[in-house]
Amino acid sequence: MSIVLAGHGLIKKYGSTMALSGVDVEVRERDSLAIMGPSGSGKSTLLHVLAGIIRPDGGQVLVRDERIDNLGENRLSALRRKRFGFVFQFGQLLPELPAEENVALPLMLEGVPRKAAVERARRWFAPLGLEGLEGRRPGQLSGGQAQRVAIARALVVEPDVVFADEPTGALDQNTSTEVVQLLTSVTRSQGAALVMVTHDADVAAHCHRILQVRDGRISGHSQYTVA
Ligand SMILES: Nc1ncnc2c1ncn2[C@@H]1O[C@H](COP(=O)(O)OP(=O)(O)OP(=O)(O)O)[C@@H](O)[C@H]1O
Repeated sequence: MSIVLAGHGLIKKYGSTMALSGVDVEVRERDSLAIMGPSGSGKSTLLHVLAGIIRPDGGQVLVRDERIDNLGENRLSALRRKRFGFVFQFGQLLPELPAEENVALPLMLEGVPRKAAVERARRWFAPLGLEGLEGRRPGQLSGGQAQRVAIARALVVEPDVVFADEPTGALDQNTSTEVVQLLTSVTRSQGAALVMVTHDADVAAHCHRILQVRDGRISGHSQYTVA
């Protein structure tokens, strides 16, 4: 499998705080990588740097061999919209839009007409166990359903990489297991890679690999066999 995403020698400083002190990471197609570590260790910074949201102070980020950390803001945000999907702790769905339009939104931002975008968005509802909920607004969904809508929204552009920052952080244990199972399996079957920050070892165990971060450095790397 080829490498879709790589970070080489990543450095990020906030004043005198070294949030990342030279991190190397490679992610292959269909790979899933969980980033774990204590609070303040640099997990979110690493995810945001890999996702082109924060620029590193040193090192390089490559997407399929194309360096992205030095792209201009417009090209970088276009690349993020096309090649990456995002799932956050709180789905960040737009409350006034029905679920299907929330999922269709990234396509509409890319210029796909509304009707065609909603049609493509609807295809994601069955694989994510959301049939019948297309017209519900986020306030009418459970936390787990809302996160599944957020997963559909992340996948609708058929991204190379899905980035998830504590995607189960606001869910109870059972719902969390359901959501991470869907997130990892649907992402993989779609052919995308997954990079996920989590503090929950049960959630991380659904990923192929776990990267331990401590004080801005990789302190451990484990390989899991996922059933
Ligand atoms: N915008 C910022 N300005 C200043 N310092 C920051 C900023 N963002 C992060 N930091 C610092 O960088 C370090 C790494 O933060 P980061 O958020 O990446 O850690 P984390 O492992 O994701 O933590 P948590 O598990 O608590 O979310 C911390 O010391 C944090 O205080």
